[in-house]
Amino acid sequence: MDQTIAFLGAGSMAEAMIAGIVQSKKLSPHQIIVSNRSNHNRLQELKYTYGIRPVPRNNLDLNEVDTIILAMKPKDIERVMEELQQDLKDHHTLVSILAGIPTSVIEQYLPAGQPVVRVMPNTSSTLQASATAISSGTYTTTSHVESVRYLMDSIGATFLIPEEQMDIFTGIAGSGPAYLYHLMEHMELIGEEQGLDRETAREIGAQTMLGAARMVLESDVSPTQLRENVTSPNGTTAAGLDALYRHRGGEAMAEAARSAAKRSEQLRTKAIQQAVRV
Ligand SMILES: NC(=O)C1=CN([C@@H]2O[C@H](COP(=O)(O)OP(=O)(O)OC[C@H]3O[C@@H](n4cnc5c(N)ncnc54)[C@H](OP(=O)(O)O)[C@@H]3O)[C@@H](O)[C@H]2O)C=CC1
Ligand SMILES: O=C(O)[C@@H]1CCC=N1
Repeated sequence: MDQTIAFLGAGSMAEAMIAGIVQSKKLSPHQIIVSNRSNHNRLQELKYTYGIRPVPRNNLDLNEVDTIILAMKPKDIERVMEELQQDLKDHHTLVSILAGIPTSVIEQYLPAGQPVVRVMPNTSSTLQASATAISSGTYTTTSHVESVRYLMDSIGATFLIPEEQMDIFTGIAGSGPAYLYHLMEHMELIGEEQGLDRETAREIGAQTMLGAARMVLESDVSPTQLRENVTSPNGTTAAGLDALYRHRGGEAMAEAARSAAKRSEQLRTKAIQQAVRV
C-alpha cells in the first residue's frame, strides 16, 4: 500500500492496530507515524517495539500524511479537531476509531467534501483477530471506504455497516473482549479453586473459548445446534446450562452489550451538543 498513515493517539487501541498492521506487512513501519501530546516515552516505546515513526503532535507535518487515524479519547475530539483544522488538506482521509462520536460531528469541524470514515476495531487487532466495523461518512466515496477496508483487513475481519448500527456493534465487538475476559477470569478461578494450577486453568478456559468460536466460524452449524450437540440428556452440560439459565448468564451478556451501546449513544449525544456550540 503506497500511503503514509498517522495515528493521533498512542494508547492501547493504537498499539493493537499498529501491531496488526505491521504484522500484515501491508505497510512498512516507516509508513506509520504515531503521535501524541505529552507522553514521549510512550512514543519511543512504540518505536522500539514496532519500528514506527514517533512524532510528538507539535512536530507533526501532515503534508506527508495520507490517512489520519483519530485514536484519542472521545472527550478530546473537540480540541483535536480545532488543532487539526488549519493543517488539513483535500487529500487527507480521516479515520475515526472513537467510540460514540458520529462522522457528522467530525465533519462539522471540516470543510465540506473532506472524507471521514468511522471504524470500530477491538484490541484483538494485536493478533489480527479484531472484528472491525466500518461506516462511511457524508463525503466518502466507495474508493475511500475500500481503501480503509483494505487497511482494516490487516487487523482482522471487517464488517461494512450503516453508522446507525455502530452503537450496538461497539457494545458487542468493541467492548466484547472485556466480557469474554471476565468469563475467562471466572473459569480460571473455579479451576484453581477445584485444584487445577492457575496457568493450566487459564489455558483450559481460553482454549475452550477459542475452540467454540472456531466451531461457529468454521462450520455452517448455528450456536444453538452446537450447544445442543454438547448437551446429553441429564448429563453434565445439562446441569451446567441449568445453572447458567437460573443465573441468567445469557441475559447478563445481552445486558452488557445493551449497556455499552447505550453509553456509546450517550457519548454521541454529548458530542453533538458540544459541536452545536462551536
Ligand atoms: N481500548 C479499546 O479496546 C478500544 C478503544 N477504542 C477507541 O479508541 C480510542 C483510544 O482508546 P485507548 O487507546 O483505549 O485510549 P488511551 O487512553 O490508551 O490512549 C489515548 C491516547 O490519546 C493521546 N492523546 C490525547 N489527546 C491527544 C491529542 N490532542 N492529540 C494526539 N494524541 C492525543 C494520549 O496521549 P497523550 O496524553 O500523551 O497525548 C494517548 O496516547 C478511544 O476513542 C476509544 O473509544 C475503540 C475500540 C476499542
Ligand atoms: O471502553 C471504551 O469506551 C472503548 C470503546 C470500545 C472499547 N473500549
